[in-house]
Amino acid sequence: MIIRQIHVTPVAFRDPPLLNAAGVHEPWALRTIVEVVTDEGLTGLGETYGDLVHLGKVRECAQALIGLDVHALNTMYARISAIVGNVVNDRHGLTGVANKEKSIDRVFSPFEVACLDIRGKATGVPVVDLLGGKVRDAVPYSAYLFYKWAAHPGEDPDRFGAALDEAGIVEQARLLIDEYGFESIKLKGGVYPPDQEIAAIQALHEAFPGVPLRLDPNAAWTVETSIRVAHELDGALQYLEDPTPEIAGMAQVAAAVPMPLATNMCVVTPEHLPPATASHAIGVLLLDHHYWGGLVRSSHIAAMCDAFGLAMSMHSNSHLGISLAAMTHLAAATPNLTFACDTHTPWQDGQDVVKPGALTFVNGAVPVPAGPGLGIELDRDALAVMNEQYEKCGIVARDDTTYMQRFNPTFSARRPRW
Ligand SMILES: O=C([O-])C(=O)C[C@H](O)[C@@H](O)C(=O)[O-]
Ligand SMILES: [Mg+2]
Repeated sequence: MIIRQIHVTPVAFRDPPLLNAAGVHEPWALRTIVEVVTDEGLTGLGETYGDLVHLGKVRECAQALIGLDVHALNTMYARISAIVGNVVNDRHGLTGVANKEKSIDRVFSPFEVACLDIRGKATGVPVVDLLGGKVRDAVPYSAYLFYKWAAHPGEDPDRFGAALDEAGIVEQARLLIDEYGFESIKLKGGVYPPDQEIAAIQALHEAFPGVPLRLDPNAAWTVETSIRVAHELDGALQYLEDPTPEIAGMAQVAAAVPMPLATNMCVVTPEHLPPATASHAIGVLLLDHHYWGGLVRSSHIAAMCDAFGLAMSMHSNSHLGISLAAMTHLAAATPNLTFACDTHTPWQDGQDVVKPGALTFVNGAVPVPAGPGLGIELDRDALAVMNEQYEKCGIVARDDTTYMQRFNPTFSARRPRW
């Protein structure tokens, strides 16, 4: 199974004005779609970030993988390491520091997923079986709520409407739960002063009794603020995600609060695990195969977390169906991933490069696709349309802060802010 061609296609799709500690989502989100083609005519799919510098590295590395066998993942990793070689400016999407290891892992990931897709197709088994087999038939996801504007400035309101206070957040939760059946809720915070976000969690707790809740302000709070908020939300939160920056700050908060802390910001590469576990900074790690080096390396991280008694959930950035399929196979094969995963899928509102049918939500969970490999099929017409959108949209890298400053020139993404 020799790699003969690799197609790398950047795409853009509509994204609503979702607010976060860094600013607001731009009207278009970017991704890169990777197709690996073998000498036997099998094609495997991968999906990764679409930011220009990252896209350039993905393109450069694709050339270096031609001629390799799809099983030669260690050689692939070594070749990509030699090319990436240094830190790529890749702070995409509030996922903590950029360092050399993480840059390599981010570039390797879509190729690894595509090779696993091919290996599954060649042997007639789903990717979950290549990762050790299913421990669950369907992967639960949470309703991922965002404060949001009714529309991008100058445009008509989108169908989700505005969510600028607790009533809007409760209404948004109802909409997503009615449509997808989610049984857990995550609120993206770090947008408004903490008391406003405490009120939103309390309103959700009242409106959806018994439904597990998380709050994620993306390190917008000081240690003191984090401890205060955590005590006010005792009994309402399943876990508190990245209240404050850095492992040392998280450890101070963790020692003083009643609920576990989760992260996709202070532990983002293997070297962060020893200090985080030694200082008991976190109780939950949010896995993300897009920057933890693909599915197999993510499984290794999960095994390490198991050894250190850490629970797991899964992180997401705006993504399409290839990512959702890969996330679902990985989560289904990860025994200690017991918390519902994050997904931005509802915000993409049906836009996809994957043909409909293989990925569905049943009571908030995605049944693991049964077909060989990832179990999904690329929609080439949709890929062409989204690639054209990429060419025309004028955005080359995600920049929530600059976009926000167009409408609010005094906005600062400084963290911690409160
Ligand atoms: O859990 C997280 O930190 C995220 O999902 C980061 C994302 O960038 C999120 O904040 C977003 O989409 O704005
Ligand atoms: Mg987070």
